[in-house]
Amino acid sequence: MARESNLIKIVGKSNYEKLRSFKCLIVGAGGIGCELLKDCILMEFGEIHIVDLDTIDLSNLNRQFLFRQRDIKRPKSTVAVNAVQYFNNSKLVPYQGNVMDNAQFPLNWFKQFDIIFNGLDNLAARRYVNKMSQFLSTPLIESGTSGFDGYIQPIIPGKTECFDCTKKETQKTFPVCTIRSTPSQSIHCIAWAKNFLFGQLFTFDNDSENDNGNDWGTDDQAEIERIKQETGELSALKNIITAQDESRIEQILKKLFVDDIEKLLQIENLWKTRTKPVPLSILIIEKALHNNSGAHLNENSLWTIEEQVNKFIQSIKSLMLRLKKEKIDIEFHKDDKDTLEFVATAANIRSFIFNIPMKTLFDIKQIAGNIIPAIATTNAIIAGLSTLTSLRVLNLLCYAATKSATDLNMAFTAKASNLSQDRYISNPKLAPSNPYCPVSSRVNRGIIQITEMGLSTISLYQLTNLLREKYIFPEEVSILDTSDNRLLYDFDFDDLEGKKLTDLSLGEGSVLLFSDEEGDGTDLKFKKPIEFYFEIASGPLENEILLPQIESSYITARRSLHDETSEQDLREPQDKSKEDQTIILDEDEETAPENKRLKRPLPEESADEVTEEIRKKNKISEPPAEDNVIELD
Ligand SMILES: Nc1ncnc2c1ncn2[C@@H]1O[C@H](COP(=O)(O)OP(=O)(O)OP(=O)(O)O)[C@@H](O)[C@H]1O
Ligand SMILES: [Zn+2]
Repeated sequence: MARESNLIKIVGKSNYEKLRSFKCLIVGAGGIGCELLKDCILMEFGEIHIVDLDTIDLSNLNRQFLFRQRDIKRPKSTVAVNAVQYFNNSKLVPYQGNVMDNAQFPLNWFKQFDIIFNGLDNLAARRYVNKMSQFLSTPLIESGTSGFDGYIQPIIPGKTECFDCTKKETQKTFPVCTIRSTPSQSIHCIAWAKNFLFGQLFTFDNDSENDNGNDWGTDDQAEIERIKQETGELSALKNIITAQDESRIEQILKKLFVDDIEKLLQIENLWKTRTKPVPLSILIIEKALHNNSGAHLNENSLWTIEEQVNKFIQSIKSLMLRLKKEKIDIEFHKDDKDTLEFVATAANIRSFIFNIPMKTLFDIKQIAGNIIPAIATTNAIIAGLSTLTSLRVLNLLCYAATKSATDLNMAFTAKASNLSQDRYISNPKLAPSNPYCPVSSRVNRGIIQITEMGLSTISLYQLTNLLREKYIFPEEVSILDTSDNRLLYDFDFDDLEGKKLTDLSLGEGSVLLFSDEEGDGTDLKFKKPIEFYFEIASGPLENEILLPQIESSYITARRSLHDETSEQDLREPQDKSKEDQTIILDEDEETAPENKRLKRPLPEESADEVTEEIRKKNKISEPPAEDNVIELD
């Protein structure tokens, strides 16, 4: 077969045999996953297993090329495998299920694979697979795309950065004060127009949810009072809308874009370090009110401020009419021309006032609709890079032997990397593991073998003592069940001590974090925490439990026990703005990282700072975060 002889030319006869004996796992059979499956087949891996929890949607068909109209509602993994049969020379095994379901996919199941490819679209699953790869020291090739951008990151456990070594952008929320008083980016104005103004004017039940909480993102009382007052004032505008009183549209414009801005300007504190907004000129408003041309404007060109105001007026008129006719709430939808034009022009007029560049209707549609189009070509490129890189990860290229894991390369689109502005892909060397990463560095790992009998006879107290003795931990320890961040035991919480492990719902797939709570006086030296995976033993065990051999080591924290700041940084590297979040732009929330629970005072440098150092050394920038709204797929 031509494919075979070509592969032999690339990797050599004996490495080709190895390739034929390797088993790979593809997680996700979506945009990247379909490409990965095709590529792994062309590479002739011996076995290819593919997992996806989902069924096929109409919207998948434009890029998930293994699926057809007739496949809609059928499981992605099995359809993908059926679709490739005619050019397949590997053993293919599809699974429909959530890769995080440890009943269907226990650690033992992951053990069979020589390499794992991620084709996922969410952080929780990526983190989980990353952890499994760390538990088993199985290489993982992580990847993602967003529009024309994408990245691949080979992860060699114990040697290179893991998925959790760097901070991931998940910001989807902004403080109320930024949205309502001090916008500085166009996204803030879009959020104001879409999430606040639109709801206030065109829905009936609009007790502003944002005003009910007390988390304003500011302590300035004058600012808070003004925000509350403004919400109240909007109900007067709502009356104009419901009365369908076109003659008073001028009032709406003056209130939103002149009077409210003048009131904000009176809160002097706000403008000490910021550029002051400039209320919209009355002249512009009046001109727009008298110019009812309704000219067609191109959604890809940037409209003048006069055109924005004019379109704003037209969209209010249409929406007024609809509200009167339909008598039900109007919902924002990116494909609903009136609602989109209202939001886009309101956002742009506000941007103009706050000296922020305006955007085209098309751009605002993408942002307000939270869409970055998934592009088949990007997925194909990224999956291609993943599979090609796997040859080096598995050390199958004689002419490019991998002597050390940090010889390997990651790849980013040029936009995501500052290495080069004039080429599409940059491929810097992998960085070593971040020494402060709670997943790859600041924890030891092992597998506890236990029998069913052991689970029902061993108490938490006995387990704690066994662990303490075996790994020579001090008196004060804590045990957390990391699957749900449940504290099972610590020095001032021993209520569960007497319970048997089954009573605590521990069993196959449970992951426990065992930590030293004591520290060594002023040095703050701690036993490195150990993360244990529970595996049901296949045969009988002496004492019903077998603890793994783990070389015990210490970690040192250089900060005072009372200073929790840096600990916070490392445990929750996600999103500082969550502290004062209030406006939700996208409810498709990512779950919090699992590694929240290290009760350890942390070192001087936070994970981010260290990573930043490593990145600087390697001249790598963070992968792109488009307007902070959209995740990489
Ligand atoms: N925990 C998980 N276990 C198994 N498969 C998962 C898990 N999380 C996500 N996936 C799968 O990963 C794939 C990601 O593919 P992709 O980014 O193309 O998303 P999609 O859902 O197909 O497309 P879109 O989100 O654009 O509609 C999806 O098919 C999704 O079902
Ligand atoms: Zn890490």
